[in-house]
Amino acid sequence: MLSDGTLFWGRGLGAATMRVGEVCFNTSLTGYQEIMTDPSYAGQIITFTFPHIGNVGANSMDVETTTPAALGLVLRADMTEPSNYRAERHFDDWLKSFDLPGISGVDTRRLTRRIRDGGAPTGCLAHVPDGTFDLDALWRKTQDWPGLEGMDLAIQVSCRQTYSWREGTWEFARTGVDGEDGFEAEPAIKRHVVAMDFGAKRNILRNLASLGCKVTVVPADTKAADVLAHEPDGIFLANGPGDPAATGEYAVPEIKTLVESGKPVFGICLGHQMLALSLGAKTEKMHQGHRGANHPVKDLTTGKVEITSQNHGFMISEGSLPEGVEITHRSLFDGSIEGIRLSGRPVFSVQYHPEASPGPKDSHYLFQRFVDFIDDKN
Ligand SMILES: NC(=O)CC[C@H](N)C(=O)O
Repeated sequence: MLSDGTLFWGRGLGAATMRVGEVCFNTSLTGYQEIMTDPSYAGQIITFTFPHIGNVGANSMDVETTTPAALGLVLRADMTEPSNYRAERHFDDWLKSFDLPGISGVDTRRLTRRIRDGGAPTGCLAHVPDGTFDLDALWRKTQDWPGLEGMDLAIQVSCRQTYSWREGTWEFARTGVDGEDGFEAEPAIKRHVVAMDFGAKRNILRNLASLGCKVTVVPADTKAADVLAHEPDGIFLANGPGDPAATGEYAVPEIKTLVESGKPVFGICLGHQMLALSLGAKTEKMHQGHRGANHPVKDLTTGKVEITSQNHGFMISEGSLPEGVEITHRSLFDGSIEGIRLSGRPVFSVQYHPEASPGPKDSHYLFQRFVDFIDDKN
Protein backbone atom coordinates (compact mmCIF):
# COMPACT_ATOMS: atom_id res chain seq x y z
CA MET A 1 0.00 0.00 0.00
CA LEU A 2 1.44 3.34 -1.05
CA SER A 3 0.66 6.52 0.86
CA ASP A 4 -1.61 7.70 -1.99
CA GLY A 5 -3.74 4.58 -1.52
CA THR A 6 -2.37 2.65 -4.51
CA LEU A 7 -2.42 -1.10 -3.84
CA PHE A 8 -0.04 -3.70 -5.27
CA TRP A 9 -1.20 -7.26 -4.59
CA GLY A 10 1.24 -10.15 -4.68
CA ARG A 11 2.39 -13.28 -2.89
CA GLY A 12 4.03 -12.89 0.50
CA LEU A 13 7.53 -14.22 1.07
CA GLY A 14 10.11 -14.08 3.83
CA ALA A 15 8.82 -13.21 7.29
CA ALA A 16 5.09 -12.83 7.90
CA THR A 17 5.26 -9.31 9.21
CA MET A 18 4.71 -5.69 8.21
CA ARG A 19 7.06 -2.77 7.56
CA VAL A 20 6.53 0.92 6.75
CA GLY A 21 9.15 3.02 5.01
CA GLU A 22 10.23 4.72 1.81
CA VAL A 23 9.74 2.60 -1.31
CA CYS A 24 12.72 2.90 -3.66
CA PHE A 25 13.98 0.86 -6.59
CA ASN A 26 17.35 -0.65 -7.44
CA THR A 27 18.24 -1.58 -11.02
CA SER A 28 21.16 -3.96 -10.29
CA LEU A 29 21.08 -7.32 -12.04
CA THR A 30 23.19 -9.09 -9.43
CA GLY A 31 24.15 -8.76 -5.78
CA TYR A 32 20.78 -8.84 -4.04
CA GLN A 33 22.32 -10.08 -0.81
CA GLU A 34 24.84 -7.23 -0.67
CA ILE A 35 22.04 -4.78 -1.47
CA MET A 36 19.80 -6.15 1.29
CA THR A 37 22.69 -5.91 3.80
CA ASP A 38 23.90 -2.42 2.80
CA PRO A 39 23.18 -0.41 6.00
CA SER A 40 22.38 2.66 3.86
CA TYR A 41 18.98 1.07 3.11
CA ALA A 42 17.71 1.58 6.67
CA GLY A 43 14.14 2.91 6.49
CA GLN A 44 13.62 1.64 2.93
CA ILE A 45 11.66 -1.06 1.13
CA ILE A 46 13.56 -2.09 -1.99
CA THR A 47 11.86 -2.81 -5.30
CA PHE A 48 14.18 -4.85 -7.53
CA THR A 49 13.65 -4.00 -11.19
CA PHE A 50 15.52 -7.16 -12.17
CA PRO A 51 12.83 -9.85 -12.15
CA HIS A 52 14.75 -12.89 -10.88
CA ILE A 53 15.87 -12.39 -7.31
CA GLY A 54 16.75 -15.25 -4.97
CA ASN A 55 17.80 -17.65 -7.74
CA VAL A 56 21.37 -18.03 -6.45
CA GLY A 57 20.30 -18.44 -2.83
CA ALA A 58 22.11 -16.92 0.11
CA ASN A 59 25.56 -17.48 1.58
CA SER A 60 27.42 -16.26 4.64
CA MET A 61 30.01 -14.27 2.67
CA ASP A 62 28.11 -11.81 0.47
CA VAL A 63 27.01 -9.63 3.34
CA GLU A 64 27.87 -6.00 3.95
CA THR A 65 26.85 -6.04 7.61
CA THR A 66 25.71 -8.68 10.11
CA THR A 67 22.09 -7.52 10.47
CA PRO A 68 20.32 -6.02 7.46
CA ALA A 69 18.87 -2.56 7.96
CA ALA A 70 16.59 -2.58 4.86
CA LEU A 71 12.94 -3.12 5.69
CA GLY A 72 11.84 -5.56 3.00
CA LEU A 73 11.73 -6.22 -0.72
CA VAL A 74 9.36 -6.20 -3.68
CA LEU A 75 9.90 -8.69 -6.53
CA ARG A 76 8.49 -9.53 -9.93
CA ALA A 77 9.07 -13.28 -10.15
CA ASP A 78 8.46 -15.87 -7.45
CA MET A 79 11.67 -17.17 -5.95
CA THR A 80 13.00 -20.41 -7.37
CA GLU A 81 15.09 -23.04 -5.60
CA PRO A 82 18.68 -21.76 -5.28
CA SER A 83 21.02 -22.83 -8.05
CA ASN A 84 24.60 -21.83 -7.35
CA TYR A 85 27.69 -23.60 -6.00
CA ARG A 86 28.05 -20.90 -3.33
CA ALA A 87 24.46 -21.13 -2.09
CA GLU A 88 24.26 -22.22 1.55
CA ARG A 89 20.53 -21.69 2.01
CA HIS A 90 17.34 -20.59 0.32
CA PHE A 91 17.07 -16.79 0.11
CA ASP A 92 13.54 -17.04 1.52
CA ASP A 93 14.92 -18.73 4.67
CA TRP A 94 17.58 -16.07 4.91
CA LEU A 95 14.91 -13.34 4.79
CA LYS A 96 12.88 -15.14 7.47
CA SER A 97 15.93 -15.44 9.72
CA PHE A 98 16.21 -11.63 9.73
CA ASP A 99 12.46 -11.08 10.06
CA LEU A 100 12.36 -9.40 6.64
CA PRO A 101 9.08 -9.49 4.69
CA GLY A 102 8.81 -9.52 0.92
CA ILE A 103 6.27 -9.73 -1.86
CA SER A 104 6.54 -11.30 -5.31
CA GLY A 105 4.31 -11.33 -8.35
CA VAL A 106 4.21 -7.53 -8.38
CA ASP A 107 4.25 -5.51 -11.61
CA THR A 108 7.57 -3.94 -10.64
CA ARG A 109 7.70 -1.93 -13.88
CA ARG A 110 4.50 -0.16 -12.92
CA LEU A 111 5.75 0.48 -9.39
CA THR A 112 9.12 1.72 -10.69
CA ARG A 113 7.40 4.10 -13.12
CA ARG A 114 5.26 5.36 -10.26
CA ILE A 115 8.46 6.08 -8.24
CA ARG A 116 10.20 7.62 -11.25
CA ASP A 117 7.29 9.93 -12.03
CA GLY A 118 6.05 10.76 -8.55
CA GLY A 119 9.17 10.39 -6.40
CA ALA A 120 9.87 7.72 -3.78
CA PRO A 121 6.63 7.29 -1.80
CA THR A 122 6.00 5.97 1.69
CA GLY A 123 4.68 2.44 1.55
CA CYS A 124 3.52 -0.32 3.84
CA LEU A 125 4.62 -3.85 2.96
CA ALA A 126 2.40 -6.41 4.66
CA HIS A 127 2.84 -10.17 4.45
CA VAL A 128 -0.27 -11.70 5.97
CA PRO A 129 -0.41 -15.46 5.27
CA ASP A 130 -4.17 -15.85 5.74
CA GLY A 131 -4.87 -12.86 3.49
CA THR A 132 -6.91 -10.85 6.01
CA PHE A 133 -5.68 -7.31 5.46
CA ASP A 134 -6.96 -4.26 7.29
CA LEU A 135 -6.38 -1.89 4.39
CA ASP A 136 -7.40 1.20 6.33
CA ALA A 137 -4.88 0.40 9.03
CA LEU A 138 -2.14 -0.10 6.43
CA TRP A 139 -2.98 3.21 4.80
CA ARG A 140 -2.95 4.99 8.18
CA LYS A 141 0.53 3.59 8.85
CA THR A 142 1.77 5.18 5.64
CA GLN A 143 0.30 8.53 6.75
CA ASP A 144 1.95 8.32 10.17
CA TRP A 145 5.45 7.56 8.89
CA PRO A 146 7.41 10.83 8.95
CA GLY A 147 9.56 10.26 5.81
CA LEU A 148 13.34 10.06 5.48
CA GLU A 149 13.85 13.81 5.38
CA GLY A 150 15.18 14.95 8.73
CA MET A 151 15.80 11.37 9.89
CA ASP A 152 19.11 10.42 11.48
CA LEU A 153 19.46 6.67 11.00
CA ALA A 154 23.26 6.46 11.02
CA ILE A 155 23.41 6.44 14.79
CA GLN A 156 21.17 3.34 14.78
CA VAL A 157 23.28 1.28 12.38
CA SER A 158 26.73 2.51 13.47
CA CYS A 159 28.93 0.25 15.60
CA ARG A 160 28.60 0.86 19.35
CA GLN A 161 32.27 0.27 20.09
CA THR A 162 35.56 0.91 18.35
CA TYR A 163 36.98 -2.14 16.57
CA SER A 164 39.81 -3.03 14.25
CA TRP A 165 39.26 -4.39 10.69
CA ARG A 166 41.92 -6.53 8.98
CA GLU A 167 40.12 -8.73 6.38
CA GLY A 168 40.96 -7.91 2.76
CA THR A 169 38.99 -8.27 -0.46
CA TRP A 170 37.52 -11.51 -1.80
CA GLU A 171 39.00 -13.28 -4.80
CA PHE A 172 37.64 -16.30 -6.60
CA ALA A 173 41.16 -17.70 -7.09
CA ARG A 174 41.56 -18.00 -3.32
CA THR A 175 38.38 -20.02 -2.71
CA GLY A 176 38.65 -23.67 -1.85
CA VAL A 177 42.42 -23.55 -1.29
CA ASP A 178 42.99 -25.30 2.05
CA GLY A 179 39.38 -24.58 2.92
CA GLU A 180 39.86 -20.84 2.38
CA ASP A 181 36.76 -18.71 1.87
CA GLY A 182 38.40 -16.40 -0.68
CA PHE A 183 39.03 -13.39 1.58
CA GLU A 184 42.57 -12.09 1.91
CA ALA A 185 43.06 -12.87 5.61
CA GLU A 186 45.45 -10.30 7.06
CA PRO A 187 47.14 -8.09 4.47
CA ALA A 188 50.40 -6.43 5.55
CA ILE A 189 49.92 -3.17 7.44
CA LYS A 190 51.62 -0.04 6.16
CA ARG A 191 49.18 2.69 7.19
CA HIS A 192 46.53 3.41 9.78
CA VAL A 193 43.09 4.70 8.81
CA VAL A 194 40.32 5.63 11.22
CA ALA A 195 36.90 5.07 9.67
CA MET A 196 33.89 6.93 11.06
CA ASP A 197 31.09 4.38 10.89
CA PHE A 198 27.83 5.93 9.75
CA GLY A 199 26.73 2.52 8.42
CA ALA A 200 29.86 1.29 6.66
CA LYS A 201 29.72 -1.46 4.06
CA ARG A 202 32.31 -4.13 4.78
CA ASN A 203 33.73 -4.08 1.28
CA ILE A 204 34.93 -0.52 1.82
CA LEU A 205 36.88 -1.70 4.87
CA ARG A 206 38.17 -4.68 2.87
CA ASN A 207 39.42 -2.43 0.06
CA LEU A 208 41.28 -0.25 2.56
CA ALA A 209 42.74 -3.33 4.26
CA SER A 210 43.89 -4.84 0.96
CA LEU A 211 45.83 -1.65 0.24
CA GLY A 212 47.79 -2.08 3.46
CA CYS A 213 45.64 -0.08 5.85
CA LYS A 214 44.90 -1.13 9.35
CA VAL A 215 41.38 0.22 9.81
CA THR A 216 40.12 1.37 13.20
CA VAL A 217 36.35 1.71 12.95
CA VAL A 218 34.79 4.20 15.38
CA PRO A 219 31.12 4.96 16.18
CA ALA A 220 29.31 7.75 14.29
CA ASP A 221 29.27 10.13 17.25
CA THR A 222 32.99 9.91 18.02
CA LYS A 223 34.53 13.31 18.72
CA ALA A 224 37.29 14.58 16.40
CA ALA A 225 39.74 14.66 19.31
CA ASP A 226 39.11 10.96 19.95
CA VAL A 227 39.57 10.14 16.24
CA LEU A 228 42.88 12.02 16.23
CA ALA A 229 43.95 10.34 19.46
CA HIS A 230 44.25 7.11 17.43
CA GLU A 231 46.99 8.88 15.44
CA PRO A 232 45.57 7.97 12.02
CA ASP A 233 47.47 8.52 8.76
CA GLY A 234 44.13 9.11 7.06
CA ILE A 235 40.47 9.50 7.99
CA PHE A 236 37.63 7.78 6.20
CA LEU A 237 33.99 8.92 6.32
CA ALA A 238 31.66 6.00 5.62
CA ASN A 239 28.39 5.63 3.78
CA GLY A 240 25.19 5.38 5.79
CA PRO A 241 21.40 5.76 5.82
CA GLY A 242 19.10 8.70 6.39
CA ASP A 243 19.28 12.44 5.83
CA PRO A 244 22.80 13.89 5.93
CA ALA A 245 21.48 17.18 7.30
CA ALA A 246 20.02 15.38 10.33
CA THR A 247 23.10 13.21 10.81
CA GLY A 248 25.28 16.23 10.33
CA GLU A 249 24.05 17.93 13.47
CA TYR A 250 26.49 16.03 15.65
CA ALA A 251 29.04 14.78 13.10
CA VAL A 252 29.60 17.83 10.90
CA PRO A 253 31.45 19.97 13.48
CA GLU A 254 33.73 17.00 14.18
CA ILE A 255 34.38 16.45 10.47
CA LYS A 256 35.25 20.14 10.16
CA THR A 257 37.88 19.72 12.86
CA LEU A 258 39.20 16.59 11.15
CA VAL A 259 39.55 18.44 7.83
CA GLU A 260 41.38 21.27 9.63
CA SER A 261 43.82 18.73 11.11
CA GLY A 262 45.46 18.53 7.67
CA LYS A 263 45.21 14.71 7.47
CA PRO A 264 43.98 13.08 4.27
CA VAL A 265 40.20 12.59 4.34
CA PHE A 266 38.14 10.38 2.02
CA GLY A 267 34.35 10.18 2.13
CA ILE A 268 31.87 7.88 0.40
CA CYS A 269 28.15 8.61 -0.06
CA LEU A 270 26.80 9.79 3.32
CA GLY A 271 30.41 10.56 4.23
CA HIS A 272 30.67 12.64 1.03
CA GLN A 273 27.47 14.52 1.86
CA MET A 274 28.61 15.23 5.40
CA LEU A 275 32.05 16.35 4.24
CA ALA A 276 30.26 18.82 1.94
CA LEU A 277 28.09 20.03 4.84
CA SER A 278 31.20 20.54 6.95
CA LEU A 279 32.67 22.69 4.17
CA GLY A 280 29.56 24.87 4.22
CA ALA A 281 27.55 23.32 1.36
CA LYS A 282 23.91 22.23 1.51
CA THR A 283 22.26 18.88 0.77
CA GLU A 284 18.76 18.11 -0.49
CA LYS A 285 16.45 15.18 -1.08
CA MET A 286 16.40 13.86 -4.63
CA HIS A 287 13.25 13.07 -6.57
CA GLN A 288 13.81 9.32 -6.85
CA GLY A 289 17.50 8.89 -6.04
CA HIS A 290 20.18 6.76 -7.71
CA ARG A 291 20.22 3.05 -6.97
CA GLY A 292 21.83 0.54 -9.27
CA ALA A 293 25.10 -0.77 -10.63
CA ASN A 294 25.26 0.91 -14.03
CA HIS A 295 25.37 4.63 -13.34
CA PRO A 296 27.80 6.47 -15.63
CA VAL A 297 29.88 9.13 -13.89
CA LYS A 298 32.40 11.44 -15.52
CA ASP A 299 35.69 12.22 -13.80
CA LEU A 300 36.00 15.87 -14.79
CA THR A 301 39.71 15.91 -13.97
CA THR A 302 40.58 13.20 -16.52
CA GLY A 303 37.54 13.16 -18.82
CA LYS A 304 37.15 9.46 -18.19
CA VAL A 305 33.74 7.88 -17.70
CA GLU A 306 33.33 5.17 -15.09
CA ILE A 307 30.35 2.91 -14.55
CA THR A 308 29.45 3.05 -10.90
CA SER A 309 27.44 1.39 -8.19
CA GLN A 310 25.07 3.80 -6.46
CA ASN A 311 22.64 4.02 -3.59
CA HIS A 312 21.58 7.44 -2.46
CA GLY A 313 18.46 9.56 -2.14
CA PHE A 314 20.09 12.83 -1.07
CA MET A 315 22.71 14.91 -2.86
CA ILE A 316 24.81 18.07 -2.57
CA SER A 317 22.75 21.09 -3.68
CA GLU A 318 23.97 22.64 -6.90
CA GLY A 319 25.68 25.99 -6.39
CA SER A 320 26.04 25.54 -2.63
CA LEU A 321 29.72 24.59 -2.56
CA PRO A 322 31.99 27.36 -1.29
CA GLU A 323 35.12 28.72 -3.01
CA GLY A 324 38.02 26.32 -2.80
CA VAL A 325 35.94 23.16 -3.34
CA GLU A 326 36.17 21.64 -6.81
CA ILE A 327 33.51 19.45 -8.37
CA THR A 328 35.50 16.44 -9.63
CA HIS A 329 32.75 14.08 -10.80
CA ARG A 330 29.28 14.40 -12.29
CA SER A 331 26.50 11.93 -13.07
CA LEU A 332 25.92 11.44 -16.79
CA PHE A 333 22.30 10.50 -16.05
CA ASP A 334 21.23 13.82 -14.52
CA GLY A 335 24.35 15.97 -14.21
CA SER A 336 24.25 15.94 -10.40
CA ILE A 337 27.40 16.32 -8.29
CA GLU A 338 29.13 12.96 -7.76
CA GLY A 339 32.54 13.96 -6.41
CA ILE A 340 34.33 16.89 -4.76
CA ARG A 341 37.82 17.82 -3.66
CA LEU A 342 39.17 20.54 -1.46
CA SER A 343 41.51 22.38 -3.89
CA GLY A 344 45.14 21.50 -3.37
CA ARG A 345 44.35 19.42 -0.29
CA PRO A 346 44.17 15.62 0.24
CA VAL A 347 40.47 15.86 1.09
CA PHE A 348 37.99 14.34 -1.34
CA SER A 349 34.78 12.35 -1.57
CA VAL A 350 32.40 10.65 -3.96
CA GLN A 351 28.65 10.19 -3.93
CA TYR A 352 28.83 6.69 -5.42
CA HIS A 353 30.28 3.39 -4.23
CA PRO A 354 33.81 2.58 -5.49
CA GLU A 355 33.79 -0.60 -3.39
CA ALA A 356 30.98 -1.91 -5.67
CA SER A 357 29.53 -4.92 -3.84
CA PRO A 358 27.65 -5.28 -6.01
CA GLY A 359 28.74 -3.59 -9.19
CA PRO A 360 31.62 -2.79 -11.50
CA LYS A 361 35.12 -2.11 -10.21
CA ASP A 362 35.86 0.91 -12.43
CA SER A 363 36.20 3.22 -9.43
CA HIS A 364 38.58 1.18 -7.27
CA TYR A 365 41.29 3.70 -8.19
CA LEU A 366 39.81 6.04 -5.60
CA PHE A 367 41.05 3.83 -2.75
CA GLN A 368 44.51 3.97 -4.31
CA ARG A 369 44.21 7.76 -4.58
CA PHE A 370 43.48 7.95 -0.85
CA VAL A 371 46.46 5.75 -0.02
CA ASP A 372 48.67 7.86 -2.33
CA PHE A 373 47.56 10.98 -0.48
CA ILE A 374 48.49 9.28 2.79
CA ASP A 375 51.91 8.25 1.48
CA ASP A 376 52.80 11.71 0.17
CA LYS A 377 52.00 13.07 3.55
CA ASN A 378 54.20 10.73 5.52
N1 LIG B 1 24.75 5.05 0.51
C1 LIG B 1 24.70 6.12 1.29
O1 LIG B 1 25.62 6.42 2.05
C2 LIG B 1 23.42 6.91 1.26
C3 LIG B 1 23.54 8.30 1.79
C4 LIG B 1 22.21 8.93 2.17
N2 LIG B 1 21.54 8.18 3.16
C5 LIG B 1 21.35 9.09 0.93
O2 LIG B 1 20.37 8.40 0.79
O3 LIG B 1 21.65 9.89 0.07
